[in-house]
Amino acid sequence: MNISAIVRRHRLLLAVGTLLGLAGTAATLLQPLLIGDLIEAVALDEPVTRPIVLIAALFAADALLAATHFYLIGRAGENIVLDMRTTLTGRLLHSRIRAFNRLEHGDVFTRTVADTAIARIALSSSVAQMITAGFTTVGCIAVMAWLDWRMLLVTVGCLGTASAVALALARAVRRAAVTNREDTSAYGSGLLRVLGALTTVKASRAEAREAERLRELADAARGSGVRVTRLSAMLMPAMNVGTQVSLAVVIAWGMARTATGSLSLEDLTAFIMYLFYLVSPLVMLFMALGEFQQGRAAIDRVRELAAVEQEDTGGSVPDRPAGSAAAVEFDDVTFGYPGTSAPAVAGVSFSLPATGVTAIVGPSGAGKTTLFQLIERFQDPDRGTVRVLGTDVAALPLDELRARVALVEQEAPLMRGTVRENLTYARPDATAGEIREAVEAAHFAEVVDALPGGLDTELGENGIGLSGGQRQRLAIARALLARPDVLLLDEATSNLDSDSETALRAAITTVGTRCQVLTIAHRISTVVDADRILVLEDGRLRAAGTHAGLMASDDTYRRLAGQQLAPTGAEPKAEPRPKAGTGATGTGAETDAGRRLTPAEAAR
Ligand SMILES: Nc1ncnc2c1ncn2[C@@H]1O[C@H](COP(=O)(O)OP(=O)(O)OP(=O)(O)O)[C@@H](O)[C@H]1O
Repeated sequence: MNISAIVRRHRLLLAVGTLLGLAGTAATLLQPLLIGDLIEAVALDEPVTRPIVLIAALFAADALLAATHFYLIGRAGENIVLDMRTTLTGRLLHSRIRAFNRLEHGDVFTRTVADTAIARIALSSSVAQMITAGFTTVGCIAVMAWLDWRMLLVTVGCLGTASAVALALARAVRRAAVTNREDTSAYGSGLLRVLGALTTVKASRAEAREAERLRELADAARGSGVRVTRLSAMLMPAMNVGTQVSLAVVIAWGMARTATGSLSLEDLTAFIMYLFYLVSPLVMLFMALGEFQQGRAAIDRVRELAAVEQEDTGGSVPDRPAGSAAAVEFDDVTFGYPGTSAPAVAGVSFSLPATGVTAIVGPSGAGKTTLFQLIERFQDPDRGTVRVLGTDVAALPLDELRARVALVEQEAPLMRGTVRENLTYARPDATAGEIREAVEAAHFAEVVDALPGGLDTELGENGIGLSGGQRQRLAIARALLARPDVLLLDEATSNLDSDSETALRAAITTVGTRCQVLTIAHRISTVVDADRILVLEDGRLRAAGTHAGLMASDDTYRRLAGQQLAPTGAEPKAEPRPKAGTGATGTGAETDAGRRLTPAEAAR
């Protein structure tokens, strides 16, 4: 992210705000001189109306300029933070899945929300403050030198020492503040981790353990926060001591000189007023410097997050290929996750027609999900080509690819909102007729009709209020509304009740007449019904065919089919790993791990 380009975009507001601040400072600097004139006029018994009117006008101008300066700089800061957050969210939403998955969500949240706010202060008010406070400091020193350079030397000596101490403190504040940001971020990440798995935490009776871990993280943040406060608390007194010492010296020495007549009373009064004026901009200068340093650390963190690897959205929209093109085609595809030795998918080739149901089966870790990742281009193959409707997915713009390929995940995440809002998420403009048609095709209509508010029923976070099977059918209906050419379905592994299972099976069959349904099958019913079955093992396509054909020819398939048909009432094992020793030559339909296929199933 180009932060300086963002700041440049708002340079007009920043420049006008800073100029007004400088004008306000000039008005402040003139006040003691005019008050000196007033004292002189009173002493000489001259008319005082002019100096009083001038002083009043200067006060009013000062107030107006300060308020406008504050407003304009604040507004520029908000504009800058908006630009930073918009750029960041855009980059996060377009990040590559594999890069995003490496990020800690709590940290992403802290960088996007809190660090951008700190960067805003550094880029707007701190810079403006440094300019105006620097100007005031230089202005004060110039006028004081003009009034009495010897007393200025005393003042600079005392305040200079105090400033050196304050500068060292400001540096220490910055270091402590950076640690505090990291500690706060760690607490945020810890909290999100626990809240994201609250059910598991409760089921594992880990509440007390997690509470203690979070308390430790919060305590670390408290510790570094207290350190920031302790150091900041010493900043002001350090300057105060410097001011008090220089004030005492200036008053004592100044009064002695007024008595001898070598210094006028009005010059001494003006000098003392400038001395007071000098302290607050000096403190402001150090504070602004500290904030700017903190902001720089925050900007670095924001920049780091913005550098997250982006999806390559390139490619040109090709003409829709002729209907004869395969819906999905893998041509000798090999892919391995970075940092792993064995490829997750190795030399896989297959071709699927425009319609029908294809089931992918295989033991856990066989590479089933990876096939989906390659089709959706969440990952790019190391070798070989993946084609959708005849076009290499690498050449398709991502938007076009994902319009053609719909994905229904195993957990089928739903958003808080109504059933209708969830259904039309990918097609907000869908008509009532289209919604009804999709709902019926997904065999979800009877569920909607039974809901108290129908399509307008509110669902909780993650679609609470619907069963796992109902959630998946809703997600299928949602995918259908986008009229995909390919539907990728990661079947729910949860133990669906028989009604839900029958409905899901019917939905898959219906959808298979409209497009190609590629389903990671966790239940034998889908496999039995599928037009074709791909058997994966260790990333390789081991066999392909129909249920009956594979039952006759493939040992692994026979073993998987046998294991997946658990005895009635038992939890079906969704993705069993082959047992040591049984390997590819398992005992198949006769396995003792599950019941035998029914004759009807086996015959299909
Ligand atoms: N993000 C990842 N980083 C590294 N390795 C991964 C990653 N995701 C999967 N793998 C590895 O790739 C291989 C294939 O995984 P994949 O998830 O495709 O298998 P699967 O057949 O879908 O398994 P399951 O049915 O258990 O979900 C496995 O060995 C797995 O450990």
